Amino acid sequence: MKIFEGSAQSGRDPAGSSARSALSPKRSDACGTIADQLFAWRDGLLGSPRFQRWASAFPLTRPIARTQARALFDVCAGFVYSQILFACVQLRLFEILSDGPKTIEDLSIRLALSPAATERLLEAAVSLGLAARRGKSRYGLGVSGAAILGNPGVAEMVEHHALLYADLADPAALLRGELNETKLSRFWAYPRAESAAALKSDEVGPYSALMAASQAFVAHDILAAWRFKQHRHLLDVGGGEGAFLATVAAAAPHLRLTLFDLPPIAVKARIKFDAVGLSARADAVGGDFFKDPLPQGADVVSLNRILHDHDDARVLVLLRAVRDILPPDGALLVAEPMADAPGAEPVGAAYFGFYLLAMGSGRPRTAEQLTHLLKMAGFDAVRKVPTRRPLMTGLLVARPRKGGSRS
Ligand SMILES: CC(C)=CCC/C(C)=C/CC/C(C)=C/C=C/C(C)=C/C=C/C=C(C)/C=C/C=C(C)/C=C/C=C(C)/C=C/CC(C)(C)O
Ligand SMILES: C[S@@+](CC[C@H](N)C(=O)[O-])C[C@H]1O[C@@H](n2cnc3c(N)ncnc32)[C@H](O)[C@@H]1O
Repeated sequence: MKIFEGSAQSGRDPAGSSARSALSPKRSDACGTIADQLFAWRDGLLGSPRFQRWASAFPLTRPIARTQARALFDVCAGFVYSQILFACVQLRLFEILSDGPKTIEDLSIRLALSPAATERLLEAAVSLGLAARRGKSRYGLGVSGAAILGNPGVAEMVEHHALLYADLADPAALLRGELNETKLSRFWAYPRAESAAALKSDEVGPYSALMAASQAFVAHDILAAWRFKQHRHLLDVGGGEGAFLATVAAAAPHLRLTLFDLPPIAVKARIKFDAVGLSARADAVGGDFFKDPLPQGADVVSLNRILHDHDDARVLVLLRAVRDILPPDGALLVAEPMADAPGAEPVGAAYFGFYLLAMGSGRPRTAEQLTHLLKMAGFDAVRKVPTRRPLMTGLLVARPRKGGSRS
């Protein structure tokens, strides 16, 4: 498997190879001639229409052939499925179904669609598990539709995908770097800003609201994985509008809380801390984490969904700044989707790989790549902590290296 990955990466993937960082651990490109010949033989066989016909007919290979065909069809049709989900979200179908099953006639009125269009949408939604048939003539929520209602940030994510899909309309041009300004790079204003700290509220507000809405995915999983009660003072760097700190505050009532983010976002966080009665033990500081000093005094620092936004050189600047404010017994928590989350490889490599390409900065990293950067920045004892849903949140904990040396 490793050898096959090596052969697929070398020579045939110029964009991927050139984007790979010199700071990252190297993959082995060792690939013997015999292995090459075996893979060439296998690829030729799999690509042969005669073999495909045979494998689809032979009883022992038929289930494999069906599963492969279905998997490939799903990759081909992924955009169509996403747009059906988008229609359900736009038309508020899940909210409408949340108070019980409805007939096509009822739904047609509530969705403001013709009965035929309503039926087409509902049948598609049933096939995707978003809705479910209830008896002969009614429709209710499917398991995935109900899950979306229980994770409010998902609907907002689905709506903002319109920007991503517009940027992906010509993926080869995106890979070649031919698009001057993508929609996602306008939405996420900070990576390309000359002075991030000078960004205005209307430039940061939309992404910040999306992050606040989707923080629930992340916050509860981190809280379930790490015992914050062992610490005195948590600094959340790039903490957005304070949703994560507010969640931790409820679980660790003695913890002092500080948030650091761009000035207009720190203002929103302060308003939130006041609104939820946290102002006595939580404060928010505005600034640029690449240029300004980080607030002192914390014994634990969190970087939630931060590092994957930035290229390696900037990540090192930020990690060194965190290293410099932590006491010797302090801890750094790095929480973000990781490229090698078992069973969720397409989330890292495909979704976030292309999302961040369209955004114009950063890349998803494996736990090993993050560990390498953490060690270069003066951290040690880097440990992967299991989380409930590694699909969205992987967690690494690192300790400052004794003696403060950096490699
Ligand atoms: C009782 C019965 C009938 C059955 C029992 C069987 C059973 C136990 C069923 C399980 C049902 C269940 C609990 C389902 C739960 C489903 C859940 C939790 C689904 C969650 C889905 C989450 C999704 C789809 C998340 C999507 C997230 C996205 C797209 C995130 C994007 C993030 C971005 C773009 C971040 C950007 C930040 C940046 C720029 C990279 O820094
Ligand atoms: C992807 S969001 C994550 C927000 C939050 N941690 C979460 O998980 O919801 C990245 C955050 O980093 C902040 N940020 C980006 N560049 C920054 C900089 N140079 N200085 C301070 N904050 C910055 C953004 O404003 C944003 O709130």
